[in-house]
Amino acid sequence: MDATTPARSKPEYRLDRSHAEFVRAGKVIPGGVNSPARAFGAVGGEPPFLDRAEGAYLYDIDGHQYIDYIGSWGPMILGHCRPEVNAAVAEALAKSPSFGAPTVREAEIAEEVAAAVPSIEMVRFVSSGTEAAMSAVRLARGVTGRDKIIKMIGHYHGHVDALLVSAGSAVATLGHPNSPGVTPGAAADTILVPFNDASAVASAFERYPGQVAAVLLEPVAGNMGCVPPRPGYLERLRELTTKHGALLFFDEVMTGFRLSYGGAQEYFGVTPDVTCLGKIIGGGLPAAAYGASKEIMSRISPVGPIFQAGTLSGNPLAMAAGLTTLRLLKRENPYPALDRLAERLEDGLRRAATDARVPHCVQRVGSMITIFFAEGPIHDFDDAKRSDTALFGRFFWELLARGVYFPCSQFEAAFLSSAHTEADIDHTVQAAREALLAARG
Ligand SMILES: Cc1ncc(COP(=O)(O)O)c(C=O)c1O
Ligand SMILES: NCC(=O)CCC(=O)O
Repeated sequence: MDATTPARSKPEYRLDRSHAEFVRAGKVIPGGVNSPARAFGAVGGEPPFLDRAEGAYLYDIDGHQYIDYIGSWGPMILGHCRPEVNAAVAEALAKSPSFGAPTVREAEIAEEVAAAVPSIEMVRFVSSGTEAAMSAVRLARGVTGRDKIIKMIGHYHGHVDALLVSAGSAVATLGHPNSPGVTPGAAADTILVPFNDASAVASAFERYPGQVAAVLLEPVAGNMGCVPPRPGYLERLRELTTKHGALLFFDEVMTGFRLSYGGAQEYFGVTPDVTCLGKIIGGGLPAAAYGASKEIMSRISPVGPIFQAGTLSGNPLAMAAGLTTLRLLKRENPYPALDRLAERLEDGLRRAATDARVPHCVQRVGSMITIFFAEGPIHDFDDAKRSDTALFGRFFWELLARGVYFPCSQFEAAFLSSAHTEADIDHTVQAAREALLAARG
């Protein structure tokens, strides 16, 4: 098909049962969802309600099947319902969903993480990426005795008060990027700089001498769409933080175990002081973690004075799912195949958008990918915001109607899993061709 081929009319696609459930949910849950990213606010309309998933496919309650590019927003790198992961969870469940006391598997997974992630000698498990980021900020402040955190505009670290200023992901699509309820005091020590601009970080250090505890970033941004670091940028941040006695803090909730087994720090060869992990580390169950050297982590309670705790931290089901997922990733090393598959998608999307004569820029690192509807390259949030988000919304719906479930916002990365096949990618590219022609009008 070329750009002159008439757009195929949208296939019949109805979400009647989902609509009824959405209305019902909206009466008892704000917006009908337990996380705003799911509400389709950025693309309009109402979300399909999902029933089950297997491998690379999602199934909704209206009987549609979709190729999944959300992967539960990152965790499902092995695809849904890997038998080994499900079996490990079932086995753990039979012993008890939770003890609130130490279990053997916690040390096993901590050993696995410490062996995999270059910056981590010790690790503390929590239940969400938000909790990991919040705890690690406290750690950075406690260790350095300094208050200020340098944060990148458009990066998202969960809904931590101090980090919710100029955040990406759903925050970027809601029209109130600095949430009511965050006190000026909570955000007063957050210094905002554009991503990919090392000189802005250097200037911030000059402006606040001896006051900066940490420079915090997603080493590859995923929450403003996929935006890689410029060559040399991470290295420069490493130099600047070392020079100024601040900690370099990578939020690898998204990139950890995704770009490589050792995360972005292994992928780019730049080792931070503090690392947050989430998503994949819980294998689809609620687990996240933060880690650093023994020296830094020894400041955490009960060894040190910096307090952090959690009733369900290190939960047996989450540890079983996480440990099994990590061991499968280590054994199977899906990363080269994921990269090839994602490259096939990247090339296909680029060709489809070029043929449709739609201004675009496809950006990818490993199995994280975004098609921006703007001329590229996209280096920071200002660049990303130039995208035609209305076109993205139409494209998203045209894809969904053709059985392809992309993230429901321009400011999110799509993820591939080892369950995706070349046939899935080719189907997706064909759907994207048709969707682009229909969406561009
Ligand atoms: C980079 C990053 N950090 C932190 C978070 C927060 O994690 P959670 O949603 O588990 O709280 C997310 C995703 O939501 C993320 O992408
Ligand atoms: N990239 C954004 C997320 O992963 C958040 C998902 C959510 O809060 O539902």
